[in-house]
Amino acid sequence: MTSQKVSYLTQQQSKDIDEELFNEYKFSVDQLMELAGLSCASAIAKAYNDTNKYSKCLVVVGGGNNGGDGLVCARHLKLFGYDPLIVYPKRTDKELYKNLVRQCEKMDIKVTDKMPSEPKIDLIIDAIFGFGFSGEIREPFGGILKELKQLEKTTPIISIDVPSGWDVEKGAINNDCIQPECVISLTAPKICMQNFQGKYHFVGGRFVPKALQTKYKITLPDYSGSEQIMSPLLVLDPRQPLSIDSFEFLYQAIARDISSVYEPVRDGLALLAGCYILKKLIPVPYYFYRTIKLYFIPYKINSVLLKTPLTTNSKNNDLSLPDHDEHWALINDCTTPSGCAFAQNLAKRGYNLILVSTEELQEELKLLSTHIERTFLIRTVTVIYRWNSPQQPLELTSPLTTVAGTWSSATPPTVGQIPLVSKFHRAGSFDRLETIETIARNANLVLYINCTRPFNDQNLSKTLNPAEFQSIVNNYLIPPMQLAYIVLPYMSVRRRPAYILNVVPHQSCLNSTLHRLLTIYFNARKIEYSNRGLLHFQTVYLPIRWIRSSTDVRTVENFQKYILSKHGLNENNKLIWGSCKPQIYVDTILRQLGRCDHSAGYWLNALHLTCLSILPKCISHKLIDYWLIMK
Ligand SMILES: NC(=O)C1=CN([C@@H]2O[C@H](COP(=O)(O)OP(=O)(O)OC[C@H]3O[C@@H](n4cnc5c(N)ncnc54)[C@H](O)[C@@H]3O)[C@@H](O)[C@H]2O)[C@H](O)CC1
Ligand SMILES: [K+]
Repeated sequence: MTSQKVSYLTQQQSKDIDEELFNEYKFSVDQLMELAGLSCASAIAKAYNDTNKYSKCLVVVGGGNNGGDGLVCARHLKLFGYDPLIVYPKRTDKELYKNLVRQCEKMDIKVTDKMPSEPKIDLIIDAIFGFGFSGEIREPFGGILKELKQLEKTTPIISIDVPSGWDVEKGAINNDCIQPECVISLTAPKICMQNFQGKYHFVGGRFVPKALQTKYKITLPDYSGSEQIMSPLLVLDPRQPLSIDSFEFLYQAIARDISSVYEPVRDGLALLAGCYILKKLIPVPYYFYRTIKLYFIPYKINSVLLKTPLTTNSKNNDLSLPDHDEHWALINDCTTPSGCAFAQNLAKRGYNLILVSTEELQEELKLLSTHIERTFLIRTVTVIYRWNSPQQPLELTSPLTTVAGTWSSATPPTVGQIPLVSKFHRAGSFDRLETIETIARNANLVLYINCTRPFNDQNLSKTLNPAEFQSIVNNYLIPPMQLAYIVLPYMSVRRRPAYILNVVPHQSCLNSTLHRLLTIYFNARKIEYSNRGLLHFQTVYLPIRWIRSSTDVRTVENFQKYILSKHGLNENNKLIWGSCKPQIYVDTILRQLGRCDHSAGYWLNALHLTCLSILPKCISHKLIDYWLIMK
């Protein structure tokens, strides 16, 4: 099991380790700088891998070793196909630095003293100050940082080791501080990174010998294979009682909210909690746990919400899994971006996974399973199952064997002719971002669009059989729960306003089970956060016919542009799309929609992609009003 937690270093610790590397371990500065700069370039190439979109890189270099890292990084970026330009206002009069500059110039990288006027830049690499920074910012860097702060609105800033101008421990001390989109911590993150809210955080600089790590009692990244960088886990401030993605947390939160509202549900949750504890102590057959989670709880909720008697004719679907005394987690819909994220997060923590998806996504499921097994060295079992046709028996593929140690990142596995890595890059969500964490860290505005099949509420309360109900719970409940219990609390703690609109495609969904459940959850949350006035939840009806008839929305891209322009938002606003694999998603949704008009499904899906998007620093009340007028 690999633990990905890393220690945060104080300024003094960083300096001590640095000094010891040079004095005791006899590394030379240029050796470590080369590795540091290479890590930075590798991280940039990973996060901003489209060299057509991100070509021109402005590397702003300071007078210390952080600046040296920047010079090395520029050279590697050039080799990776980027087009760097170096701004080096205060040159260091040392042989090492002169050589680094010469190497760059010899590679056709321009080195200037001043910031270019009206630059056309795709990325900014901030190599001004690292852990050596202290006191008031002295010129010319004060002026340069002000310029960077302006450029930040349109261009991503990537900071090497520490965002320049930040206190190494206290972080951004005022609103003038730059807010980089990406930081590459070297050796280990500095304490200021505990409050980092940008999109990417990497750790690089893989050069610290084990003995030094032991001496300073610090946890350093557990790099896999020959990797030079890794993404650290989101480590929350221990004073905050939240765990971002644990199932325990989810169920604790549900238990707290629901049981205060509906007594009958408490039994189910008590049983679940008991079962959970039992499962931790002794091996419990997996299907027992699953039965409770997937059948008993929904029935309990059903019986309360729909005022129908609890039915007990559930079939005993024996999963025939061997009993394990390890931790297993089941991920429903694991081929969706958030499912992938969940799977990856749990795998990182050493959970073995039962990955569930539908038969159209079998190939993806297989790829996901293999990739996760090989990356995290855990075991997976894949299950093909469609929740909304419960008569279909659970089909369990044979457990895949663990292939520890036989795979290297230089030769990614292929399925047919398709290398796994490119497949998932195209598919999006996989190793680039952990969707849930990204949303939680960045979102100011999350719109959740419920884009599954509209259903008739009358039928729901009168004729819905338990199996149908189960399908609804599985289809409708899980994504809002992720929002309600993972994304929202995290945003609240970070004092970020959240407006959740549950946009429904049909009037019959206005008072749906989902709406009622969300209302219960949000009311409970509101009490907790109401004083801050940060939380807003509303279900609104967006007619399908409008989406279908609107001429402005012929493609997903158009639609995104349309939404932005409609709300006076600049197209340059950086959007992070919640879901990155529209085509697969569209296919699935279309099939799920079944009887529905395909174009409606398509546009609903486009809407889903659009509205799960995150608009940093531009919460627009107008946007909310607009949706409400649509209603
Ligand atoms: N062990 C490692 O992790 C390694 C990290 N490396 C990189 O080195 C920097 C730290 O380098 P150092 O030279 O000690 O300090 P800085 O570059 O952060 O800054 C010194 C530089 O900045 C000037 N300065 C300081 N304060 C101010 C101020 N208030 N206003 C203006 N100028 C200021 C100072 O005069 C110097 O010129 C670390 O972060 C890593 O990026 C090594 O490359 C390898 C080992
Ligand atoms: K920096």
